[in-house]
Amino acid sequence: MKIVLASASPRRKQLLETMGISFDVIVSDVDETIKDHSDPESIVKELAHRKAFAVMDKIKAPAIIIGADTIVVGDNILGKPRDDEDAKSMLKSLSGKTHRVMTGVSIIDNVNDYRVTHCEITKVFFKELSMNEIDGYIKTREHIDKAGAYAIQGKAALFVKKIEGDYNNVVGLPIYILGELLHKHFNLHLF
Ligand SMILES: Cc1cn([C@H]2C[C@H](O)[C@@H](COP(=O)(O)OP(=O)(O)OP(=O)(O)O)O2)c(=O)[nH]c1=O
Repeated sequence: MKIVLASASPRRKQLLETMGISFDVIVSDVDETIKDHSDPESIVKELAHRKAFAVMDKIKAPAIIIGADTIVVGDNILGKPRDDEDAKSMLKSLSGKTHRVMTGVSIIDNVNDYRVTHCEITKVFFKELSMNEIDGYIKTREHIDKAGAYAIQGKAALFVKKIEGDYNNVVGLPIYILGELLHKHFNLHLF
């Protein structure tokens, strides 16, 4: 059975490669606007599902399609920063506090239309950030295209005191739970 990753994220592609399975990447444009009053878990699950579902339409062959979406939940729900100012205010809001990184994962089997959706949560504990650290971080340009305006896999590792949960989930794909779901629900043998 063909496996398709419905994501343009190079991080997700790299993480899925660590599972040692072969897969194709097919991306589709989806509308990522959401209702303001939705709870964060429903938002990431809905967006992950939209991404997988949009790609399902493009595939004729039998396939398992995987979509994902990551947000950072602190005082507010944070997606990707619009610009440098937005990134700075996101980092200020995360400074000295604990936030949750949520990744929604949606898996669809297009043969029988069987679907599984999951939201994985990792707690991230940030140190208190000085203006010098925030400005210096923005100069690295790492914040671009990252939920919450930081990359734990990059220099922002210097801001993270500890985490609780799956590290890979913060980077964009919760490999442990994805493996469990593919095995249990889609009978995929990873070993
Ligand atoms: C918090 C955090 C997020 N991120 C990334 C993971 C995601 O790629 C990105 C959140 O954006 P998403 O909208 O989840 O995904 P994407 O637009 O990159 O890819 P696609 O929609 O095509 O699947 O933030 C990191 O790389 N490191 C981090 O520490």
